[in-house]
Amino acid sequence: MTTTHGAIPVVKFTGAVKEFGAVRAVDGLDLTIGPGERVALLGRNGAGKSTAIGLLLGLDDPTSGTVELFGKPPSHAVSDGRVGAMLQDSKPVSRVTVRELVSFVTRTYPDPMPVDEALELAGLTELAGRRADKLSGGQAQRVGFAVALAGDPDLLVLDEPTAALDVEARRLFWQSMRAFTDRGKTVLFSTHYLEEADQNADRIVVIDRGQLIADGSGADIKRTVGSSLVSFTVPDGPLPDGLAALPGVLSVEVVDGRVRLRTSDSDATVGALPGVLSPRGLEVAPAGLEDAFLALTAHHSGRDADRPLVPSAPSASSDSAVQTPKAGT
Ligand SMILES: Nc1ncnc2c1ncn2[C@@H]1O[C@H](COP(=O)(O)OP(=O)(O)OP(=O)(O)O)[C@@H](O)[C@H]1O
Repeated sequence: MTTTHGAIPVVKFTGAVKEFGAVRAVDGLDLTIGPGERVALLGRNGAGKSTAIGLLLGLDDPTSGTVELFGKPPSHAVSDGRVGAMLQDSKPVSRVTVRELVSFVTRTYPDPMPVDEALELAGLTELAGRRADKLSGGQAQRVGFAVALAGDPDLLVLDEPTAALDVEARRLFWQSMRAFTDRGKTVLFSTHYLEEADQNADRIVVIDRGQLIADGSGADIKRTVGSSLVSFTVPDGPLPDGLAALPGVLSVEVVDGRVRLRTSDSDATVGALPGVLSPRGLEVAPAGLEDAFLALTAHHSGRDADRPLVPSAPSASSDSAVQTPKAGT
């Protein structure tokens, strides 16, 4: 899972809790991230992602537990220039060009990235002479990315980095991220784009209500929740009873007039369907990360409590097993 193996981890949350009055935004988070990992942090709105990132960057102190970067308090790693961050609420700086801004930021670091390299990695070479406060939303987001890269950090922390980017800019962004982690650097990013997390992260961490509820590769998480989706339409009228009891079926839902059965054994489910109804337009597809995510978070919040979707304990010997600690607690 992690690549630390005795080395000092890049990121280490140990029983971290952050309370805002009565709200427990982060609730006992244990998470270790090693060098070279590209980690996606997923969670619904209000799950605690930004709060966890704030703790990681030393913007906030945990109410209890600890958060360390490179074995030290976050503020040390930040002042050593080992961390670059792009947060959601960055403000544009007035009256300077993109190049001037990035150059200025590089000069504040002990061992910065060459300005041209930061501009290129952020896809800003063509815009280097433009005023930083006169850019489109997506262009401004790329400036935030260049600023995060300026110190040539060992860890990049990005809160929803591609929210304003168009398709081409996203593609370039992920190419740059890969180039960055290929040099042994670490990236932690939060996102609501599950497909993007699936394609670009080698590890996905799902949090809900401030707790870690899954941790593994996209494939691991999909496998944990159920491998396939069987979908079909049925003639008008109420759904027959018994679908949920078919072999392999983990959950039943109706989306846009199609019945969707999430199943751990699509062959057995499809084979048993004629005993219950006559399906039309039958399709069998691998479950996507979105299905897995919805199942995990619904289960954790108790909205899908009739069936356990998450195995209670991963195999201790398996490196690739998804960790799903204390789901539903
Ligand atoms: N400064 C604060 N004061 C009070 N409550 C806060 C504060 N910051 C966050 N919260 C609460 O903590 C919880 C977690 O919020 P957080 O912003 O970390 O979630 P998130 O996963 O980043 O959400 P989103 O995807 O919507 O950005 C929410 O209930 C939020 O309302």
